[in-house]
Order: sequence, then C-alpha cells, then structure tokens
Amino acid sequence: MTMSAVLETHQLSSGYHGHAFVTDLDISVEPGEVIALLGPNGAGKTTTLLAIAGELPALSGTVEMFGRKRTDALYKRAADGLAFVTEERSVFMQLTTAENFRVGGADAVECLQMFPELEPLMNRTAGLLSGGEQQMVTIARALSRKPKLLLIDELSLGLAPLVVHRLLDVVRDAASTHGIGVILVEQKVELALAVSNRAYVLRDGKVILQGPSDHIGAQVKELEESYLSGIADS
Ligand SMILES: Nc1ncnc2c1ncn2[C@@H]1O[C@H](COP(=O)(O)OP(=O)(O)OP(=O)(O)O)[C@@H](O)[C@H]1O
Repeated sequence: MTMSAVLETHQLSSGYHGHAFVTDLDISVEPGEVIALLGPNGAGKTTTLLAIAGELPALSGTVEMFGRKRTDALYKRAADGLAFVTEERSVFMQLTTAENFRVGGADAVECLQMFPELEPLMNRTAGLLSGGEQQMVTIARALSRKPKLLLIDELSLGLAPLVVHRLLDVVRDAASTHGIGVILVEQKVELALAVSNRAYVLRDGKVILQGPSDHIGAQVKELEESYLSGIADS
C-alpha cells in the first residue's frame, strides 16, 4: 500500500454464495480523490462496493484500508472511517431533518453550510421531503462525520440532473477540503466524470478501462459505440 492511499485492493475477487462475480480488481483511492466507478447494468459496481465495505467476503486478493489489510465487517471498517451511502435512501422517514442529523451523529450547522436549502426544512418530517432533499440529508450527514473513505452507490437514482449536479458538487468540495477519498457509482456518466479525478470502467466483473476522468470520457464514447451498450446517459 502506498503511504497515503486510503484504499487499495489487490487482485480482489468477490461475489455471492462462494462464486466470484468481480475478479482481479486493483483499485486505489488517495485522500481527497473522487473515483468514478462506471459500467453497464450488472457489470459488478455494487458488488465491488460491497466487497470493499466488508459486506461481501474477498474470495481471493486483498482489501487494504486505512493502512492495513482488512477482512473485518462493515461496522468495524466504519468505526475506522468508512462511510457507505447505499442505493436505498437511508433517511429515517418518521424523523425530522434535524433529528436525522442528530441520530446520525452529524453537526447540523455544518450540514446546513453544505446545503443551506435544508434550513427551512429542519423541522419537517423527512418522509415529506423531496427525493433530492432526502439525498441532501443523507450526503450531508455522511460528509459531516468526516469519513476517510466514502462509498456512494447511485446517488442520482430518480433525481433531476440539476439536483444531482448540486449533490455531486458538494461531495467534490468536501473531498478536496477535508481530504476524503470517494468512490462514486453513478449511472450519469458525464456528471460522474466531470467531478471525479479518475475512473474505472467495469464490464462483466472486470476492469476494462481506467485512467484520469478527462481521458476516460472520450474512450467511453468509443467503447459504447462498439460494444458497451447502456453505459452512457440515455
Ligand atoms: N444477492 C445476490 N445473489 C446472487 N447474485 C447477485 C446478488 N446481487 C447481485 N447479484 C448479481 O451480481 C451481478 C453484478 O451485480 P451488481 O449489482 O454488482 O451490478 P451493478 O453494476 O451494480 O448493476 P446496476 O447498475 O444494475 O446496479 C449481477 O449479475 C447480479 O445479478
């Protein structure tokens, strides 16, 4: 592991019921780096995040996180600085925005600095917030705890592009300001490439392309035209 990386996987394979679906992954994240993890439906993006988080076992290869090899569970990795925002919106629907921050151990003042638009909604039940506002609560709560590594699965599901822009900009800023490493699984390829430093493209559980995001953009277009249908924004 390099001295500074928050995450390095080496030849990591993982999957379900003892069968590897993602194979030979070498993925690294430095502090402050936003990494886009791209690929068509079923490519293995969520599986990769689950393996990094400790929700799925490494069937071969290793996960090194925060300076040491890990085979422990998500809650232990979380205690050391991992945060995982999953596809399901993880707000407590019965609680208010303010209560969501409190039970999540987040600093409400900081959360409102990130998303001032939540200020008039602090006493509203989260179940009555729009999908975009719920994601703001989720992201603010996760960022406010200053994780060393933040995994985000499909932030944009069902949201308007403008809202996704807003959310990703805040993630990008927090990553740079606080040195948070981020892995972003995102269907909106252009948006993801615009805010990320580097990208990995997965297909059939393997990395088929990786590099700086500004280089990957053009190559993704080419790939898509040849055989990688379904990856770009529809
Ligand atoms: N619990 C499970 N048990 C067995 N196979 C699973 C399970 N969850 C996912 N899979 C399979 O693993 C493969 C990879 O799925 P994964 O969710 O990682 O893809 P993805 O790239 O995140 O796709 P999407 O963009 O559609 O979310 C798929 O073939 C999927 O059917």
